[in-house]
Amino acid sequence: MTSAITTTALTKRYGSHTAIRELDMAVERGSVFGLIGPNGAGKTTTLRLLLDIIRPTSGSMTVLGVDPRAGGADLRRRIGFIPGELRLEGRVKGGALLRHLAEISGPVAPGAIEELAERISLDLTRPVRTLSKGNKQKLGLVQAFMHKPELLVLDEPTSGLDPLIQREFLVMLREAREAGQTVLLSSHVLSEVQQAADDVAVLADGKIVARGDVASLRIASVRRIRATVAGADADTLRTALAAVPEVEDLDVADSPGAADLVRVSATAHNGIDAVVRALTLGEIRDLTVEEPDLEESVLDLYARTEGAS
Ligand SMILES: Nc1ncnc2c1ncn2[C@@H]1O[C@H](COP(=O)(O)OP(=O)(O)OP(=O)(O)O)[C@@H](O)[C@H]1O
Repeated sequence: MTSAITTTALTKRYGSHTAIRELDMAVERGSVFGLIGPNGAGKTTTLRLLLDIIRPTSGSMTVLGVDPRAGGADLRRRIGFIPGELRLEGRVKGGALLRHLAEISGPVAPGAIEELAERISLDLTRPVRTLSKGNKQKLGLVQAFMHKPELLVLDEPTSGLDPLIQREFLVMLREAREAGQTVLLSSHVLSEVQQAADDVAVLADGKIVARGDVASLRIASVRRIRATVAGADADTLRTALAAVPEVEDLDVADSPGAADLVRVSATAHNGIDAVVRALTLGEIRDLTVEEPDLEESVLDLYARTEGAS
């Protein structure tokens, strides 16, 4: 497999602050690569380095086989980019802006802009300055995808988009991969990366703290579980749950409203399977497994990685 992106000991300092330190990363061609991490981890800095918007303090990188510093307009034409913060002002209408960008970014198939706009419900006839944050983001999506670039570099692409459009975006990512395009997707939304990415790197404090495929990383292993259980008493359930390894914040109590029901809440640090099994001592009437908090998951992972090394 050849790489669409490689970085070697890539480092970026802002004064005395190191935003990215000694980053080694490889993104395979034709894959969707998720870069995930809490706010300030260094995701945007990494993407801006790859696009030659900012320059590294040290280290090297290749993007589609060339050094981004030397790639110039030719390289940029092969990339579709959504910046984290999209600033769109002016009276120009969305459609006109996209057609103008299409002339710069190079060949866009006839009708491609309109087709993409329709898929994500973007009105091309409105002046861009009147568009809401979400609609500006849609414009960003269309301009990144419209010329079917070899590489898509997407910084928090779904911020401000409603769930229906987010779903359509995931379909667009799948289609891009099927067409052989490479996607680098930065996000702090764990579920989005889980659904879309083949490989993931977890960034924290400018360093990759874990990498691999989503399942093997177990970045989703911290889950908050709430359940209502019938037909089992609170003491029995509490004992069974307390025996499950790596369960914390356990709270088991009779439901105030209904004599037969027990309410359970717990944080599982090692997957939910054992917790759910313990709950089946009774009849599970209600079960909520919350999206893991990324910050917490990354810290958890950090602790495990540090502990292992
Ligand atoms: N121009 C700059 N000058 C000084 N510090 C900066 C600059 N840009 C970024 N930083 C710092 O570098 C670190 C990494 O920032 P970066 O924007 O890359 O993080 P991020 O992972 O994209 O976070 P977010 O999800 O909040 O966008 C942060 O501590 C940030 O404050």
